[in-house]
Amino acid sequence: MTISQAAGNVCTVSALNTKKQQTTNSVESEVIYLPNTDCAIKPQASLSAFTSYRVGGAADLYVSPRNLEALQASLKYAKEHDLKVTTLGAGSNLLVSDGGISGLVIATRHLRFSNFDPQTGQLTVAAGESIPSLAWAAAELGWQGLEWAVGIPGTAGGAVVMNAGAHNSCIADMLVSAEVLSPDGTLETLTPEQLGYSYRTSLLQGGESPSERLRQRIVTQATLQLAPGADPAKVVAITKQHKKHRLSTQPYNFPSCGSVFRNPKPYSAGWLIEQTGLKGYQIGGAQVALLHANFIVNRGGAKASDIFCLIRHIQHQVQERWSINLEPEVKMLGEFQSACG
Ligand SMILES: Cc1cc2nc3c(=O)[nH]c(=O)nc-3n(C[C@H](O)[C@H](O)[C@H](O)COP(=O)(O)OP(=O)(O)OC[C@H]3O[C@@H](n4cnc5c(N)ncnc54)[C@H](O)[C@@H]3O)c2cc1C
Ligand SMILES: NC(=O)C1=CN([C@@H]2O[C@H](COP(=O)(O)OP(=O)(O)OC[C@H]3O[C@@H](n4cnc5c(N)ncnc54)[C@H](OP(=O)(O)O)[C@@H]3O)[C@@H](O)[C@H]2O)C=CC1
Ligand SMILES: C=C(O[C@H]1[C@H](O)[C@@H](CO)O[C@H](OP(=O)(O)OP(=O)(O)OC[C@H]2O[C@@H](n3ccc(=O)[nH]c3=O)[C@H](O)[C@@H]2O)[C@@H]1NC(C)=O)C(=O)O
Repeated sequence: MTISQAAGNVCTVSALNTKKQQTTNSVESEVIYLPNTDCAIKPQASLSAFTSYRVGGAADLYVSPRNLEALQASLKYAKEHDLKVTTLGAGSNLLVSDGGISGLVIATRHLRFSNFDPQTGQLTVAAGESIPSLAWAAAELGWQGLEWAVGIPGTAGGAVVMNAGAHNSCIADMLVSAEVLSPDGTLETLTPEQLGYSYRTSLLQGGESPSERLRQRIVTQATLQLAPGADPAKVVAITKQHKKHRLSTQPYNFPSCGSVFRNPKPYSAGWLIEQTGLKGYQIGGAQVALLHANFIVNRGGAKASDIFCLIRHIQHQVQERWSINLEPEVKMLGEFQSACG
């Protein structure tokens, strides 16, 4: 079975406000039902609840399809109305601007399906499946390979795009293939080689042309090669150990996006930022975490602009002190003022 065959997977409107609302371009709008689905597009949907930072403005239009057909209908709608499309997973590596995102935001976190195939040792998952949940499920089955992924609060789709990793492992190490949807609605199966993986990146993030063409792809599902047959108690124990290590080295008590910057190897960003004297430095509600300097935490009431300006401040200070350019791992969506004052 694949996500297109999963039963009962349609968008519901139970949580949606069906009253008339005002979009940013001053067009009065209601929830829009996609033709031949009961999938709804919501106008002016606040995105702060859909990002781990808990900040950010609204999407002009927002949809969270529950199956492939609804996803394809969403893309068709965007094409017909000439809307820019932005894809969201669990929003755990995103900074959405206070002004929000124009066009149509498509969240893939409700695309759900997973299959552990004992014959091949392969795990096939829809883009919306939670990576930490899969790590625990694999551990409990005695399947090795995903122990590192516990504590990474994203989806399979986001992990494939970001090449999520920890403890010297990453998605690219175990990815067999990823199924992606192009803007015209056609599906393609890509190998890790085609996805051009390296540390915390893939061609799905865009980049130099002609690779740029992959930026617009939406990941719908992924197949990972795991190793079944181990003692579940042992795999669970290793997984717990990774989680324990994380909780003692990374701040999980405040909203964040994980590491803000990629490590400029051979240095680690956290070490550089701490040595620059920035631990605890705060702009508005955004603070360089005391436990780990490569995390910026929302101490309460942070605006996206606070986090953005803190990112710029850190980059500036580290550049001055070490002549090293820290490259953000976090993806910034929407418009940000370049001047921070
Ligand atoms: C507390 C904490 C700890 C973390 N620890 C780690 C860690 O150890 N290692 C690590 O690598 N990361 C870590 N992260 C960062 C984050 O969890 C990962 O980058 C994760 O893979 C992002 O997945 P997501 O579903 O939330 O993607 P999002 O943040 O929603 O999106 C990330 C990018 O992927 C794109 N995208 C998402 N889904 C799709 C899709 N289906 N198709 C196409 N594009 C898509 C988005 O447009 C965006 O560009 C941490 C974050 C937090 C908050
Ligand atoms: N700082 C931040 O900005 C954010 C931090 N986080 C943190 O990221 C981490 C990952 O988040 P989350 O997606 O909730 O993942 P978790 O790892 O907490 O849980 C994912 C799934 O795994 C199950 N699970 C958890 N522990 C065990 C265990 N010991 N044995 C078996 N199954 C287990 C959970 O089941 P059950 O539901 O039954 O417990 C849940 O279904 C968490 O530590 C969370 O607190 C998450 C979002 C934002
Ligand atoms: C959290 C993320 O991934 C994490 C991943 O969870 C962990 C565990 O494998 O390893 C990376 O962190 P990291 O390189 O900061 O790992 P750590 O072991 O915490 O720190 C590396 C070194 O920096 C030092 N360090 C770290 C933080 C700090 O404030 N000060 C400091 O001196 C540590 O003492 C250690 O010597 C990933 N970060 C990046 C950018 O690669 C993420 O990508 O969002």
